[in-house]
Amino acid sequence: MASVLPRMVSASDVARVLTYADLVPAMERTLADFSRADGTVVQPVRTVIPVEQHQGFFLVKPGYHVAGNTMACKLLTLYPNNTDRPSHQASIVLFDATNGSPLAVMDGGHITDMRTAAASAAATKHLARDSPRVHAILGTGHQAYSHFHALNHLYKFDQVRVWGRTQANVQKFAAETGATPCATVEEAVREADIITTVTMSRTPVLQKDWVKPGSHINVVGACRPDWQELDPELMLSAVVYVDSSEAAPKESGDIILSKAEVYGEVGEVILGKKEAFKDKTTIFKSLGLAIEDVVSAQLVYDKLTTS
Ligand SMILES: NC(=O)C1=CN([C@@H]2O[C@H](COP(=O)(O)OP(=O)(O)OC[C@H]3O[C@@H](n4cnc5c(N)ncnc54)[C@H](O)[C@@H]3O)[C@@H](O)[C@H]2O)C=CC1
Ligand SMILES: O=C([O-])C1=[NH+]CCC1
Repeated sequence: MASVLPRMVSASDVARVLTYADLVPAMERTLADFSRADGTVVQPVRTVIPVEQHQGFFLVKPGYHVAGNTMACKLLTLYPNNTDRPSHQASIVLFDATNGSPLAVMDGGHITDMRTAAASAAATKHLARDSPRVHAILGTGHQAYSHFHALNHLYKFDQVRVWGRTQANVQKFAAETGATPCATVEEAVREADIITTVTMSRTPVLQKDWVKPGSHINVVGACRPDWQELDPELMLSAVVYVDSSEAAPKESGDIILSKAEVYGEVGEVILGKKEAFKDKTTIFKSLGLAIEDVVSAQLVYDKLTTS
């Protein structure tokens, strides 16, 4: 048989078919499958090449979901200083696990935005107290928007607040989403039940004293071993959950620099192997799993080929 040419899938194709109604339960199952640690998921810790000459990073993220018979590799660049294009740009190559043929090359930007937020939503569902009223979002970029929508898919908040470094972006986000704009982090997180940090900061933006005890925090930024979003005292005072306990001590500056203990993977909580300490302050330190991209890409492919 001749070699197979993969289908090209654009960002608008992805946006047309991918929904949080599908993705949140899919990411909940994927986090759990990853934590089964029984060979259901095969995924090494990602490779990260610093592109020092241009202050960027090149990330290679392969994964194989055995039970789902699907595999893919996401190639992602992280250029924090980009101003004329997104800081994160990605392509995902999806393969047929049965015969190794490439099925599709997909734009990975929108998938990254949505699957990250869907994973945070799944973690929040298992770690936050019931009926949260206030969600505070720190950051106004791509992930801020996707987390706004993914968490709104799960909960009916009384108020969503937003803070960012640049007030013009805070106002824009507020006008586009209906969130309440805040001038300071402290104002945004005061009495919040759920806090989501989605900044590109390398130093802590969220201090322990501002956080209501018993709240749940999704820590989505700071994916480098020397980057932090949270005050180390806050890390040390909370129960810390991660997506991958193999990756966290290698990649998360919030964990490495605070020396906070990782209690377990959120997937272990979903599987009932670890407790959800909802009476305490809980942190979900998200670094992003390749298998989240694999499952999301297969979902997109299945929708496009059956619609
Ligand atoms: N855990 C995961 O799976 C993923 C994590 N991320 C991370 O989430 C974060 C947000 O990503 P995007 O929204 O795509 O990026 P973006 O570039 O669209 O937005 C970044 C936001 O951070 C703000 N920011 C930059 N420097 C800051 C500082 N020093 N203090 C406070 N705010 C600052 C910017 O003003 C902007 O609002 C990044 O750290 C990114 O690496 C992104 C994708 C997946
Ligand atoms: O999983 C992912 O795609 C990323 N995690 C941190 C930056 C991008």
